[in-house]
Amino acid sequence: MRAARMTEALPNELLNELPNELERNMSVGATVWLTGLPSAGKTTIARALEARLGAEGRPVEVLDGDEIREFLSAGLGFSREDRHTNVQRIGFVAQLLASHGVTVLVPVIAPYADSREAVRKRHQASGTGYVEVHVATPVDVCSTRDVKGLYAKRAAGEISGLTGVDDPYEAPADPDLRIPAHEQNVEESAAALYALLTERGLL
Ligand SMILES: Nc1ncnc2c1ncn2[C@@H]1O[C@H](COP(=O)(O)OS(=O)(=O)O)[C@@H](OP(=O)(O)O)[C@H]1O
Ligand SMILES: Nc1ncnc2c1ncn2[C@@H]1O[C@H](COP(=O)(O)OP(=O)(O)O)[C@@H](O)[C@H]1O
Repeated sequence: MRAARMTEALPNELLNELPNELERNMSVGATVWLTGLPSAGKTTIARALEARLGAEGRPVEVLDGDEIREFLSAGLGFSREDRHTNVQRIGFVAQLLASHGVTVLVPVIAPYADSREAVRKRHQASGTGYVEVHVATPVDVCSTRDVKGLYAKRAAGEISGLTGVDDPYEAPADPDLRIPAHEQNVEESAAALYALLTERGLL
């Protein structure tokens, strides 16, 4: 009786959508951190996986590095300290979302191993799934792709402190997955990530 009264209150368009909503896949929730050099392919691979998970009706979010720096980390620069702060803020938000069943894709350089380890520990402490993915495109390929023109600016002496050129990048020693994004296409990389999440029971 009670359920009948509740549905009477819903407009027909919403009522018709209800079965679709109920059929949507649920996910366990996890953070997938894609670390790698500028122009390695982190964002492109994250967006491809987002499209696949979204098409399956799973809750998914990409925490885009540029958007985070505009809204959550406005004012931070690229010193070691600022990058660490940026990464911890992103790790905090990612863990919150992931703990509510969202697959959170984070295509952010995170050049320092201790910053990444702190994010992993935050997830472990709360029992939230976490996988570290090294998008391992070599710097010479990245500098040819040069999506934002940063390598060219560094070569012209217009900027300094570019990760992988004249600023450190501590490659993960033992990532959950290493993606050679110079040797396989975007769909293959997204599929490898999807397979890892499935294997770990995180979807
Ligand atoms: N000096 C320097 N070094 C590295 N990257 C630079 C720099 N200046 C600007 N950018 C652009 O900012 C993006 C890196 O910042 P992020 O917030 O994603 O990462 S981090 O704070 O370094 O972990 C990064 O984005 P991606 O290219 O998508 O990786 C760069 O485009
Ligand atoms: N196999 C590949 N995997 C990922 N990106 C690739 C690949 N081949 C070419 N690209 C291109 O390289 C660029 C990578 O840029 P982006 O994903 O923004 O890198 P990042 O987020 O690591 O800075 C994109 O223009 C993308 O289309």
